[in-house]
Amino acid sequence: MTRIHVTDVVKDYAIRTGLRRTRLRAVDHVSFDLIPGRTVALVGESGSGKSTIAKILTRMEQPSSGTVDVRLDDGNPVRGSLYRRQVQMVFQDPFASLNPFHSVEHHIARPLRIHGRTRTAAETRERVLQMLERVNLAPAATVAGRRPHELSGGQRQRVAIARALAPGAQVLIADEPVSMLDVSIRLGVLNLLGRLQREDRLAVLYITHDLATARHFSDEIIVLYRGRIVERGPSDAVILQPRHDYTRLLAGSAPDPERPGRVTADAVVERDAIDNSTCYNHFTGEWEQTGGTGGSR
Ligand SMILES: Nc1ncnc2c1ncn2[C@@H]1O[C@H](COP(=O)(O)OP(=O)(O)OP(=O)(O)O)[C@@H](O)[C@H]1O
Repeated sequence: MTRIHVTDVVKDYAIRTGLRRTRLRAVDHVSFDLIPGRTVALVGESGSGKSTIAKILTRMEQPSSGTVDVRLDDGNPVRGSLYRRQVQMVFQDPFASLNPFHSVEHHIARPLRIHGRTRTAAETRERVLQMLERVNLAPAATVAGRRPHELSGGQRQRVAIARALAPGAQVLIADEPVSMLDVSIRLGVLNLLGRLQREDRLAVLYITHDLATARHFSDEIIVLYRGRIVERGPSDAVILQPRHDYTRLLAGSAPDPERPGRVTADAVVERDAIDNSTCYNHFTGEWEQTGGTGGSR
């Protein structure tokens, strides 16, 4: 099995404000591990750096500093084509992530062939049908011949999940996988991800702004605010006893006005007043400093 160790990752983007070129720190000294059979939820509002972390893990972006170390159980590093096979992503938008000109079969057969999972056309076809059945798309032979526009959003997302698993994924990065789906079918897709995770002992990073599903579908929650981790711990602890003002805000409960140096209930409405220089770690029961010498944005 494969595990990922993210250590002290920073991502800066060069941006232009007016005539000035400046730097925007999207991810600020973030560390966490993804291990087989466990789901970590990365929670935060828009702009907190969640997608940037997903892009770094799937090598669409390079970190400005820090390391992403991917290793097999025996300690050997996972690189190159093995990395591309084993670390897969499910995107937010099932309408944009599938090619409208290709059949469902093509979408799943392609990674099977490219990554050498099947040898003959017959074997590929059989595997495609098996994958469709695994994601509860039936009848598989009919669905295989369909094009994306003939499917509902939920069905498309199931195809995207089958496509991600086809190369032999061991690590799944699910970036807001249900936020664009009808509320009524979200649970079904999340339950499917949960079942596949258990069956294949996948290491899953579940990116969401929804604390309720984060609690239900993950073992650990990491709360991200302005690129920094401000709270982390077992899912129940983070949700039931949130300690950081930002987590409390997300959870809809008032911050603790008694805590020195923290914002008051009134001020918390002003997001900018929230301090992200400390992180509450439920695993150690301690407050830790966040960020490095580079400062935050
Ligand atoms: N290519 C880029 N160039 C410049 N800035 C970027 C780039 N990509 C992201 N950012 C900025 O980095 C910050 C973090 O963005 P990111 O997309 O990672 O946040 P997010 O938490 O995933 O938000 P969302 O839920 O809206 O996707 C934002 O301020 C964003 O504007």
